[in-house]
Amino acid sequence: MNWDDTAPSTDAAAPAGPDRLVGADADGEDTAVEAALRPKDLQEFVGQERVREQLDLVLRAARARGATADHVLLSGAPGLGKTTLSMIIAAEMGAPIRITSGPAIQHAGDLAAILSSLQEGEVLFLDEIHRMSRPAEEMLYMAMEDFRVDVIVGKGPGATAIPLELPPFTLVGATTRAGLLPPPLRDRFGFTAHMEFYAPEELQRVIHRSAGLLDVALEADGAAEIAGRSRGTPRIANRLLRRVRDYAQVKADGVITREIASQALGVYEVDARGLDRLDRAVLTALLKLFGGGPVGLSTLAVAVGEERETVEEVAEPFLVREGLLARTPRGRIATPAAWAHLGMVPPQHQAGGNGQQGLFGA
Ligand SMILES: Nc1ncnc2c1ncn2[C@@H]1O[C@H](COP(=O)(O)OP(=O)(O)OP(=O)(O)O)[C@@H](O)[C@H]1O
Repeated sequence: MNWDDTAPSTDAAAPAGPDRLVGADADGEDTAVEAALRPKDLQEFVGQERVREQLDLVLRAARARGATADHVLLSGAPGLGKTTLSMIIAAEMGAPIRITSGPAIQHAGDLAAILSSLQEGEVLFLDEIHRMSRPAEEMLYMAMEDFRVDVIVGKGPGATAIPLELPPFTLVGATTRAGLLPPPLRDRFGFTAHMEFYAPEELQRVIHRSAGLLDVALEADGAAEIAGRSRGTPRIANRLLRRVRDYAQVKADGVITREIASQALGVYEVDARGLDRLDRAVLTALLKLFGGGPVGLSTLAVAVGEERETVEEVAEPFLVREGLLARTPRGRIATPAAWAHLGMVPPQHQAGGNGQQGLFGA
């Protein structure tokens, strides 16, 4: 059985949804603080060992040849460090960086204007590259390969293509959905890196580093507590750290211990595994009202009083990733881990009755 056949491709595809402390997209406060927390070079960048090692080789080799680095494609969920890494690439190459995004480039002319104003060796960071318009994408093919674009002047039969030479540049494309990129675009990147979710130990290092920069007193156990609730994502880890810091200042002596972190995140309704109120509402309805499923998505959404899309795209991806919920052709079902997480015991007859025994064992 394909358990995930009704799934959208990644969490990353999710709409922003309700404002959530554990949402992976940047909010206003993140945007303001993140600049100060970004690692400045590959040494400071925590985790992603394989990506770092490979990228280090690519950049060193280019530097040794005195050449511009190959184009780089970074894929992975929001908040894992793609923007940070693009800035590091520019810094390591001693090059300036220009930042834009796919949705901002609707016409080929928009892209031509950016490309033609690049300096030699400049890094162009193109976030959400999968959301660029088709004509712009086609212009990018030639720009990446030949450092040249054809600017079309006029319309209809009288239109002429004026070739425009570009200085060599490095394109760093970022996408949450590498599978959506057309192969001709993907093939034009010399180096492709997939960023994984971070292990709790790595997040602890991110949190310690950020605490140092923010001048927050943090005990090792406190960092571990925050890391365990950060859903594998540095952006969320940094955000939870800031909320726990507030609590520690107001309710205690400012020092973040395990107990303080746990109390603070309890106030914000982020549980020990990083689930928030919405996630738990979905799981609770699935277990209490539908005996663990299977239940259709629309029914589940009505039961929690949310839109179908909110349940499917905001809550479910993390629950699936955590192995708490499975999507099957017959509907959503809770896994044994979901019962355990909410401290409930599955009703005996459900195990055979809804097929969970066959799927999950006794
Ligand atoms: N490996 C890391 N080490 C330390 N901090 C990190 C790391 N990765 C990300 N961060 C921090 O997490 C925050 C989010 O990172 P960043 O903006 O680079 O993510 P992103 O993948 O580009 O997200 P989006 O796709 O939403 O733009 C930043 O504050 C950054 O400093």
